[in-house]
Amino acid sequence: MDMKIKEDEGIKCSEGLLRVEMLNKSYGDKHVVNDLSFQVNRGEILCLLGPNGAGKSTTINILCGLLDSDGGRVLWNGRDIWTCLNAYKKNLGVVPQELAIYEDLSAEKNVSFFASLYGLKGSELKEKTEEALEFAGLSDRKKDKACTFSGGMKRRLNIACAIAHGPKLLIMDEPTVGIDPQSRNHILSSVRNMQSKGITILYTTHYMEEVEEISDRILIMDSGNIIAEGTCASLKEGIFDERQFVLEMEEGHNTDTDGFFRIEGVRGVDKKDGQIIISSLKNVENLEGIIEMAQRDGGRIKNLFCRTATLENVFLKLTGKSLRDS
Ligand SMILES: Nc1ncnc2c1ncn2[C@@H]1O[C@H](COP(=O)(O)OP(=O)(O)OP(=O)(O)O)[C@@H](O)[C@H]1O
Repeated sequence: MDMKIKEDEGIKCSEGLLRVEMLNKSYGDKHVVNDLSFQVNRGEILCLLGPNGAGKSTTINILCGLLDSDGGRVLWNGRDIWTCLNAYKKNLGVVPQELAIYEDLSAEKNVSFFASLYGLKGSELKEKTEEALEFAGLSDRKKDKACTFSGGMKRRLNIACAIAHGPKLLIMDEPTVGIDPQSRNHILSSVRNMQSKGITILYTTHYMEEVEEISDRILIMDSGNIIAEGTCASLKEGIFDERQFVLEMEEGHNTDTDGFFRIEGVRGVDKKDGQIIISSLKNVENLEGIIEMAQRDGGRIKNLFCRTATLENVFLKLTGKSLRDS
């Protein structure tokens, strides 16, 4: 689809498209957003990763101009969003966590209704509606009412409604919760497609696999604070200086594990379920020595792979708790 993003006159984009400065929010005594500062850079997919209750939706609602903060500012191209709310909202698309579609309207009517709220009409409205439906993979069901759709299709319709007016910044709040893998994959690949059309995306989730798949940059949030920031690789690199070699050994041979400790860089050796798991410093080239040691005295390796840290490990290391269970 041709979803071209027009530059607004008078808007300068040299720095971050959206800048968040010292944002705070409490509900009663409960402080849920705590001096939050970050920037969304033009053209990137920025993922806000955090467990349930971390404060992601509260932050998003403030960024969307739906909720007042207790302190701090949100700047759109250098201007406080509250001083240019109409212009800001024209450039903003929001995919809320809760479905915001009309069950009794057809997919087409849903999308054209939302696009019309942004002033689109006539042939342009029709064209943009078609484009958004095609983008969401719903063109062949456009005449059907939303109530006849599966959960995944409703989520995709939710996205079509958010993008038909051609936003520059798309904020997606946990858009894949509770849907089938096929729709999830469709949504993730459409996020990348939208980026290639020039849309900047802020994507919140508690699924680290999604973040690994689509993010250019990640903010890890916990208890209202950003506790780490970086690319997927830099976050893992910064926190873990080790990797693990996992050797699956053929049965019938009892490898002496103590010998591995004599190899430079080896920090730990564990033996479990026919596997020898060797933790080693990342910057030491010692794989050859490890293989030789494993094969010494007739040991036979069935399989060998290298395990590096996941974002789950990063979160666990930073907070002492699991992202999945929290
Ligand atoms: N309107 C409200 N009144 C009181 N407490 C609230 C309100 N909205 C959210 N909270 C609380 O604020 C904290 C942060 O909630 P928030 O929804 O922002 O987190 P989240 O990271 O988006 O989590 P989730 O993925 O579950 O939506 C939670 O403890 C939540 O219970």
